[in-house]
Amino acid sequence: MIRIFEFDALKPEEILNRDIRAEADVEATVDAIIADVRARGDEALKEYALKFDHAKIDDLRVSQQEIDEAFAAMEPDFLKTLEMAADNIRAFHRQQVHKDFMLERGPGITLGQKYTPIEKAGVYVPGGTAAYPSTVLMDVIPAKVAGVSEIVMTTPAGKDGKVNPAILAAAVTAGIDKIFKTGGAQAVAALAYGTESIPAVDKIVGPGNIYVATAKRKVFGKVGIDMIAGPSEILVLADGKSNPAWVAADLLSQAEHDKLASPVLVTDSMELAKAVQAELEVQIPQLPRAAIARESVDTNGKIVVAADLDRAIDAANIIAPEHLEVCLDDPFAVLGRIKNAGSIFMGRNVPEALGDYFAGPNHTLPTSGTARFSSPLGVDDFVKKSSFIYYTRDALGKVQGRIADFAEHEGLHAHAKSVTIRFEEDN
Ligand SMILES: NC(=O)c1ccc[n+]([C@@H]2O[C@H](COP(=O)([O-])OP(=O)(O)OC[C@H]3O[C@@H](n4cnc5c(N)ncnc54)[C@H](O)[C@@H]3O)[C@@H](O)[C@H]2O)c1
Ligand SMILES: N[C@H](CO)Cc1c[nH]c[nH+]1
Ligand SMILES: [Zn+2]
Repeated sequence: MIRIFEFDALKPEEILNRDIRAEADVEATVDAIIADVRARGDEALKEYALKFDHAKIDDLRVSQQEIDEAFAAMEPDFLKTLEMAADNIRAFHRQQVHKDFMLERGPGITLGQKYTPIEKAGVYVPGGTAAYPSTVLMDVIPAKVAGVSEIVMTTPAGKDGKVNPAILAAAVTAGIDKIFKTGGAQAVAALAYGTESIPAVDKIVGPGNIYVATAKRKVFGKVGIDMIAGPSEILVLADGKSNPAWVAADLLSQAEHDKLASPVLVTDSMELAKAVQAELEVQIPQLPRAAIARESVDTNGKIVVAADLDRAIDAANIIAPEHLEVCLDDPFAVLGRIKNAGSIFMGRNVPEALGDYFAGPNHTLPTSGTARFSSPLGVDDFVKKSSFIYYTRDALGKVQGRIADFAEHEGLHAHAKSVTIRFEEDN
């Protein structure tokens, strides 16, 4: 059963209790997998597919024939759903595109900043205990909008050695270039270092379980990563007027992802707390993924009762959840006070699942409290900025003394000389 705590009686570590540092055995496992993939490439990937996914893989790359078969197997109405979701996601992410700028800073001086898409992006799509075609759309569409030249996707194959057809259909809908059948830490290693089949990429994005998240942390530096998007989290901030059955359903929508998922209710009403606690016990047994949801709720779930709504918002800001539902009559009245949350679901009619699948904002979001400094996946993750500087000779001449002075104060004579030499008569 989910436990109820009083906010003012909790210590900060009891509130947070999510750690992005994996346990030592996960760290060691991931280190060994990365080293193995670097040493043995495709052969190691095939062995891990057999070991972890019970999948015998001959060719790691998904063929055009497999893609055609996947499309043929899809219900036309589901393809329509994919298209509609993709349209919403594309429309939202197009708003994120930044403009280059140029600044005339004085006579003969032009400064500027330009955006360039990264060349090769690797997208990890989870496929262990559930298939996530929605994640394909969320991760590939911003890369396309950003103008990435090559988008490579990896996802674990099922026991039949095939990738879930809905994942393939979503990948094509989103505009993927290449798809490979590999998952877990080994997929991350392959994308970072390359293998005979899989090209090394510049940046790896996408969520995954603790092995995937740990591997991404470890290859960071060799490649870019988006964020630590680990086991899912939901924090429902709800007042006493909220419907306990709806709140429980929303908590379970994330609890069913992973036994490590974290469903949290923060409320100013002990009555709602007890009603939701009871309602969870009614709804959990009805779920096909009841075992996962049960472990998530009992081990990583909690209900926090705060003295008032203000303190409840403080609790939400400390927890910094991946998803924050604001189940209040006027969510806009508190929006300004919410500082730390990956994605905010405003009002009583916005179950988190609306954002997971359809509304348009990204569902790949920072977890484990990293919403304090990280943002949702977006177009920004697939571009980089370069600044540029243009001075005419006259413009440089006017400030040469200043630059040389600055350089000499740092003891860097060569810096100074590189400026002044341009104005020496015999040069
Ligand atoms: N934050 C987000 O945006 C977001 C979005 C969707 C899903 N998620 C999360 O993604 C995760 C998906 O997890 P999943 O497990 O279903 O799929 P996954 O694809 O992330 O992981 C499956 C892989 O994990 C590896 N693995 C499993 N057990 C292992 C072991 N004992 N040792 C080494 N490797 C092992 C295997 O290689 C397997 O292929 C969930 O935690 C879910 O909550 C997060
Ligand atoms: N809630 C997940 C992010 O934590 C995303 C997702 C995909 N499918 C369903 N849910
Ligand atoms: Zn979800």
